[in-house]
Amino acid sequence: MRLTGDPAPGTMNSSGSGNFLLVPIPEYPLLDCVPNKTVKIVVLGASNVGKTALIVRFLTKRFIGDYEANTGALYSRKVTLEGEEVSLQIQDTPCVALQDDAEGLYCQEQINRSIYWADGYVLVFSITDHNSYRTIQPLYQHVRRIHPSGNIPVILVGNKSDLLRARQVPADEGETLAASLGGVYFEVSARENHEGVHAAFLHLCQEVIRALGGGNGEKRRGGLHLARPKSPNMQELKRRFRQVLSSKVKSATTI
Ligand SMILES: Nc1nc2c(ncn2[C@@H]2O[C@H](COP(=O)(O)OP(=O)(O)OP(=O)(O)O)[C@@H](O)[C@H]2O)c(=O)[nH]1
Repeated sequence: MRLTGDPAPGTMNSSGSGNFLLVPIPEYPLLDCVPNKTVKIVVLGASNVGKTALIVRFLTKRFIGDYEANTGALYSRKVTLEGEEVSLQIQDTPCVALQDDAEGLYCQEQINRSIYWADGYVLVFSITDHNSYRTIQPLYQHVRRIHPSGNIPVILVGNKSDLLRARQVPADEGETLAASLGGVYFEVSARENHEGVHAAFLHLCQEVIRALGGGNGEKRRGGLHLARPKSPNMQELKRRFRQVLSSKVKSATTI
């Protein structure tokens, strides 16, 4: 979801509904980015699980609680991680949904681009919604298809832990699933607590930095998915091609 707030004078949106877009987390100009030290995170999950609330909680320490349908906002911040300044970019996304067969996913193209772009993944479900939990495994498989090789820094977040009475997903199911994805499980409440949310994002940032090999995005891009594959076959093909050509030339001259 996209962050909204109460109307303020002169800030009505074009629909005139009274909602307006807060700009709580201004992006800093790209020129201001720390060169080669960018951590790109995408937050993914089913509808209404609290993706926007978590991002806003992490970046502003606030819970606003009233949001508008997500359009996929990108939030940027400079943060200090392990003593180093890095540019942190967090991509909010529209929701994904399970297909009727419960294995495939409805996933907008915009989300695929975000998955491709990102270095680290926050997979969110709500502990009060078992269906949102069931989307996580197919969602992870989807990320894997886009990044078929290499280490994928990921955390699993079970949000809305303040709603214990409505719990549909036990904590140990979250832990087991996270372990099977190679990540850590965080059960948090964006509504009630900043610390848990902060710890979750911080952990992922550290994992990303580690995967990037000291914070150099280009390095990881090269290492994980944009690496130009070594191409012995190509070399071999060229060699054979030359061989064939020269044998043809030879036979031509012989004749
Ligand atoms: N009780 C409780 N409510 C929460 C929590 N986090 C978010 N919410 C509420 O859940 C609803 C959905 O939150 P969003 O952050 O918009 O969820 P989203 O995943 O971005 O939603 P989509 O845009 O539909 O994908 C809002 O009404 C929030 O106020 C939480 O930790 N506890």
